[in-house]
Amino acid sequence: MSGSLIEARGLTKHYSAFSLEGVDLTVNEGEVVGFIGQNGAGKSTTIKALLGLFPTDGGTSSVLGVPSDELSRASGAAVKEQVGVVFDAISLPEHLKVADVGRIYERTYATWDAHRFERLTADFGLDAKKTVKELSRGMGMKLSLACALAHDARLLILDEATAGLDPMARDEVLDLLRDFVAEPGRAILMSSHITSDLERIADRIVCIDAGRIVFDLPKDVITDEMGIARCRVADLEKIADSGVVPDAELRYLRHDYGIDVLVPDRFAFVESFPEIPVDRMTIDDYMTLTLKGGVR
Ligand SMILES: Nc1ncnc2c1ncn2[C@@H]1O[C@H](COP(=O)(O)OP(=O)(O)OP(=O)(O)O)[C@@H](O)[C@H]1O
Repeated sequence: MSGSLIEARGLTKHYSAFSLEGVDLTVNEGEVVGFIGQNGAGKSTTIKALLGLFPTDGGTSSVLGVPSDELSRASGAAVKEQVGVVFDAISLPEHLKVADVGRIYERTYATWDAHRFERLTADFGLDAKKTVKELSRGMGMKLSLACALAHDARLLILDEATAGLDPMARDEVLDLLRDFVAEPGRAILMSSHITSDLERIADRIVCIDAGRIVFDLPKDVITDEMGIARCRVADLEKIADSGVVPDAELRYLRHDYGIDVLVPDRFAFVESFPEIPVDRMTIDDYMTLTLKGGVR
């Protein structure tokens, strides 16, 4: 197997009112890939397709070198052991106690580490005697994460896994994820609307919109190189005429108070236009400018 733990090419799935339209997605060893997009853009559908949870209508995909459609068969069991999956809703029977969950997974996974599970649940402040039904949404997410991290997986696939967590718990989880991916041969694919988390942990950001990948960029290119120029209306023409921002890349958003312009290289921009304020680009800004911005 090459250095990629997830590989999708031209992944297509048609529902009556939505289609995944030829999704390409790669997650390499050592990488944390943040998967972003608006509600209904196709993030969960892509993740479920990768995991072989339904038949697709075109394209190919594999997880740890095994075709996705084999993952749901008996032959895919050994690979599934190496994948920790967390969806945004807990998928455990409500009557189970936290401690019972550990005992059940001990029988399910050959690589289950009972001590690690106990330590994780204790660190997360989960009461071993509580039932799944008694857990808050955030506690349920913590339990799912503890399960995903306790069976020596090589790959974590997290779909909105930090959505219900408070800022301190998210800090704790990001630390665990950093430790996880620091071990050789591992990677994480995580969808999230909390892009500030991705700014802290992701190596690459992939954005999907209406079932199509619209960008796939190293995070540092967005947050360290790009900028957002806060312009007056007249500045836009000045910037366009200067050629400092190539025409094809000149995206902007009009506001009542002025125009935000996407700047691919904010350091070069400041040299040419020292009078125009430029802020660092955030992932949210870049997504908004890409999806909603005008092009000259
Ligand atoms: N089983 C299904 N049958 C029909 N349509 C579906 C099915 N599952 C998902 N969809 C549709 O596919 C589209 C994409 O949904 P998906 O859950 O992948 O979006 P998402 O990007 O994960 O959104 P969110 O950020 O809200 O979780 C939506 O329009 C949804 O209604």
